[in-house]
Amino acid sequence: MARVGVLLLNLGGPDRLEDVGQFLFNLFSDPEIIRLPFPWMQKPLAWFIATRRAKTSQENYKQIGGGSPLREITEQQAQALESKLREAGEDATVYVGMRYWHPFTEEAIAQIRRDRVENLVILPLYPQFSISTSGSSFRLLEQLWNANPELQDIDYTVIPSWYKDPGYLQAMADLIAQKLAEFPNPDRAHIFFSAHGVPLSYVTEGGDPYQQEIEDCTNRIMQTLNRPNEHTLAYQSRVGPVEWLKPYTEDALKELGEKGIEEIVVVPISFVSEHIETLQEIDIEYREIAEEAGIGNFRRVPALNTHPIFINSLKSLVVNALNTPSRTFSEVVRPKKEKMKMYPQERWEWGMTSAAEVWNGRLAMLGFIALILELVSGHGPLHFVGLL
Ligand SMILES: C=CC1=C(C)c2cc3[nH]c(cc4nc(cc5[nH]c(cc1n2)c(C)c5CCC(=O)O)C(CCC(=O)O)=C4C)c(C)c3C=C
Ligand SMILES: [Fe+2]
Repeated sequence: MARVGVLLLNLGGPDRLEDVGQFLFNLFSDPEIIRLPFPWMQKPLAWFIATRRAKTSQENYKQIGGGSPLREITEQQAQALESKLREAGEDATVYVGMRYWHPFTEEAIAQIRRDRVENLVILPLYPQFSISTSGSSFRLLEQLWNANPELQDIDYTVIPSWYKDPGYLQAMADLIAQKLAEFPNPDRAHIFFSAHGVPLSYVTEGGDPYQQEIEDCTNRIMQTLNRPNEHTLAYQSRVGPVEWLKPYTEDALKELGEKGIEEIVVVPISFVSEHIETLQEIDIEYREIAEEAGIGNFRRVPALNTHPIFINSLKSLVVNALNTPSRTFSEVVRPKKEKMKMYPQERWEWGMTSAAEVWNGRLAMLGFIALILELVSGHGPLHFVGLL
């Protein structure tokens, strides 16, 4: 029998406050998060943004106990999935590969090689595909595969997104129904789906299917729930000066407050584990905004974590993937010409396009960083990139 492995992909989060700066540096060094025309610009800019953001980010992690719970929860999910697979007669080992923190994807792949895995299912813990999340991990894996001839022996298959899975939809609907039952009049509570945002240009210029998948997912959860409640979809966690997917969560909450809505149940929709954006951003920041807007009864649906129906649905995804033809990184990262997942910054048009505006802003910022560096250190930017 072939040795089977499952690689769960996730973003990762800093375990301790001291890790926040390095975690942010890793995140902003990723060209799928910020893509620059000259690769040598990536690290200095990542360092600059990470340094500027570290303090605020640390304050937020402090409010949720001093670190991200993501590693612990993802490891629990891996264990639960491994047990479920074994119960189903599938002798598989489940590995965790994080994009920006330990255990890194590279560490997981090294272990997979040591364990001589022959059949590998690659399953991102993001129900919907985005070039900034699953896409980034697939690109990294593609690079590892190209660089390591020994990996060619592994027969792998990739699950690009899986939000349509009936078990996932059922688990989400169950959690929402349980939370609605806490309201005095459950049918009156407004269901507020809050998805993690991405810059608008990822969708409009880069062809990221993320927004369409989020909208479809929301509709499917509402159908599965089969209740009369009103609902709204909004996007949270915006970073930086460019426009992101709208409506922004904070604006949508204020609007609902102005309409006289007093009871809402918030559903985090783009992530399956508790993390800083549920525990801090929704539970603390958005709650405050909602209460100021007159929404007195604000409740949040917990993340799926190790919900048994959810773990069972992951098991079914893995079993189905083992029984279907393999799908490669190049198929999911660059699927079909007409559906090209091109990155916003890869497609260039002349004129005052939004891409040009973004670039003008970035170049101005780089000029500003160069000026500050030179004033502080007495050396120009070429010194820092090793050219002087
Ligand atoms: C589906 C989920 C996510 C998408 C899409 C996504 C895109 C995205 N994120 C940033 C910037 C940051 N993300 C940060 C942390 C973070 N993001 C996600 C999920 C998605 N990100 C997770 C699960 C986490 C980790 C949370 C944890 O518990 O540690 C951070 C760091 C935290 C902070 O300082 O706010 C940043 C920054 C961008 C720019 C982006 C799309 C381009
Ligand atoms: Fe993020």
